[in-house]
Amino acid sequence: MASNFDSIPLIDVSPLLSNPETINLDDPNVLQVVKKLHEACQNVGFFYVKGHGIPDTLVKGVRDAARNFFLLPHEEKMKIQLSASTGYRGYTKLLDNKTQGKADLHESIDAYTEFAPGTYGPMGEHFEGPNLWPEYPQGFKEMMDDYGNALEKLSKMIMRGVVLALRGSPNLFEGDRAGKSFWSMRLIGCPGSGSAAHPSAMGIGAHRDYGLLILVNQDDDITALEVLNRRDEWIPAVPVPGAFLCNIGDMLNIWSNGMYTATTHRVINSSSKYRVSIPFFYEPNFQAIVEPLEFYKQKTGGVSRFQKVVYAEYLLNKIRNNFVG
Ligand SMILES: N=C(N)NCCCC[C@H](N)C(=O)O
Ligand SMILES: O=C(O)CCC(=O)C(=O)O
Ligand SMILES: [Fe+2]
Repeated sequence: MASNFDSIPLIDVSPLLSNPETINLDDPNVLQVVKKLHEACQNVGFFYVKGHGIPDTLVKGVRDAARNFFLLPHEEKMKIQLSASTGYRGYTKLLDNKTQGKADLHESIDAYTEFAPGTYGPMGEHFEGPNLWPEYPQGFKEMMDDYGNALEKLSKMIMRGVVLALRGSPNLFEGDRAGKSFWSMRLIGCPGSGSAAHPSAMGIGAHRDYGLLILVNQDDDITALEVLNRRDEWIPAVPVPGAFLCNIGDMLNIWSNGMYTATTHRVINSSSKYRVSIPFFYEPNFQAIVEPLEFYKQKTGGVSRFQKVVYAEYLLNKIRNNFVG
């Protein structure tokens, strides 16, 4: 459960990245990071990450490419429209994505891990298909592939720190749980309030994220994302230039029996400028079975607070609700 935080901690994760093969537990800097991760995941469910090693040119490059895409004429964007038959990959126009039944004032391109048809049986068929990227600007697909691969690696390293913070065994999120993450990514554009024909609509209504760990790459000059604390106050996630904003999703919330919080958040762009953000969702394996682990049950009162779910079923149910009505 999120506490009464009134700001979001900033964590330099570089000590976790110094050796790609393993984490050096004798390094006091590593222990310091782990301690900060624990506090952030337990009390806030959100934290900024710096010292992540992703080049600024790539971080800004993907936002600029997204911004240029959203400037294209409607017909051009609709050439890569998302539907159930594209595996929920592609473009969604303004007000077509719903949160709690209300239309969101954002447009987006959604992408998921690509996989060979048949890999995941009948359930996998819902998500089959290549990601749909525009032909313009040139090199779009290549840049997004690079970005996805880089963020997947970074997420894995941060998750190693999270596992230490949870005092879990090193392979806690390897193998069948999250050894082969079914990650996804959204390029999101939110018009500023000045230009909006729908002044009451939020960019994204209040929600929690679905998976393990989310890394948000957001425009530096607009504060739009807000995070709910236990006093029901919306705390602004003011952009920290060069840092990703990270948060915990429902699956980590379930596995840790609520010890680590999937915190509710929303997006309201009340500035006059168009805002671009790119959340990267590091998720469990497609077929992962997710239920409170015994170790965390013991630490949180001994009772399971959540039902068992299969990640792919949970995801499909969420996505279908996004496009209802
Ligand atoms: N892949 C993730 N986590 N996307 C979060 C989107 C949240 C808004 C969506 N309309 C909803 O209601 O879930
Ligand atoms: O746009 C943002 O800053 C966050 C987006 C978000 O919360 C989401 O897509 O789940
Ligand atoms: Fe979110």
